[in-house]
Amino acid sequence: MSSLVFDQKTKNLIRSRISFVAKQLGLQKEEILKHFNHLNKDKLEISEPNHLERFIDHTNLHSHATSKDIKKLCNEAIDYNFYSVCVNSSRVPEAVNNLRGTDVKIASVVGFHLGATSTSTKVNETEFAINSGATEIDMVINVGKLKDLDYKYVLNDIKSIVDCGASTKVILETALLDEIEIIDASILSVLADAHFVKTSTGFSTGGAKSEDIRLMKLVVGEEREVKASGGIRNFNSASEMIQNGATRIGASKGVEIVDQERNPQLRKPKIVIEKPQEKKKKETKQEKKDDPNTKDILYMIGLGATGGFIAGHLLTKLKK
Ligand SMILES: O=C[C@H](O)COP(=O)(O)O
Repeated sequence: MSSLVFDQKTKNLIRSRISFVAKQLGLQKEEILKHFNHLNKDKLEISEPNHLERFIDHTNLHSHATSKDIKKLCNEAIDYNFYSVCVNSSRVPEAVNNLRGTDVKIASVVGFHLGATSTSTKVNETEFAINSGATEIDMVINVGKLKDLDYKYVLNDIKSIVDCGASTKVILETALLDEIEIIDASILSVLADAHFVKTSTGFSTGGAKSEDIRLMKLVVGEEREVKASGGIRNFNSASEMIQNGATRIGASKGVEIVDQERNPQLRKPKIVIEKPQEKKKKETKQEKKDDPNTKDILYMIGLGATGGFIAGHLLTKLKK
């Protein structure tokens, strides 16, 4: 176990957001604060990045994924001993068949990937997935309602899924949110008693960032978990997420990630792109004039010209 230092500035920011969320929900700040006792700590315990296979939700959420693709996903999950497979709800029954007799778990996404379907539609999908054999639900929040500050809606949307009874991960779609929105959505997830907050669907404008993972972890504390997902393609990136507080990695590249952990030679070195030396910019006429060397030359020319003029003048006078 290592730890994540909890700085005072972040604590103050989270406390002020708790006050705001309480106001939006018509609750007393104290009622909410009791779910955030970790704000009194100076550091939080986090996991070490080893045996990455046990962190991985091996994922195929493509609309064009076929039965053959889902079978391949499940076989890889068995071979690599991944924690789970993560599939669309319509694929849960066949994932169950493919994984029978193994301890690989099944996670189903819900409201994927926009999160904008009605709460009742999400509940219906969740019930189907659980009844078919999913033990974890990765639901997408209603991002637009969050931005509307309709926190009562967002809280109820999440809570309705949590109440279905499976371990619930709340996908915030962090690429569409600013820091304040990430904090507020994480607070709402805690209040809904969700088990995880999760960064991304992998189908939006961006994926997991380590700074977002860290912030989410500091908001939800040690009792709840953070799942990093979207664009995690290699061992280094997966490790970075864990070092910032993630305890689950959602990735379609789980095989590559674990192969690289087991065989460091497969890890690509970090490419450092050096900034090219700035080209000497072309001097403008004015800058050339202002250059001290140019000034000296001009002075000498001026002096010579003046001298020449006086000498010429005297010569003309003498001739007369
Ligand atoms: O929830 C997991 C994501 O969909 C995975 O995204 P990825 O394909 O970028 O790894």
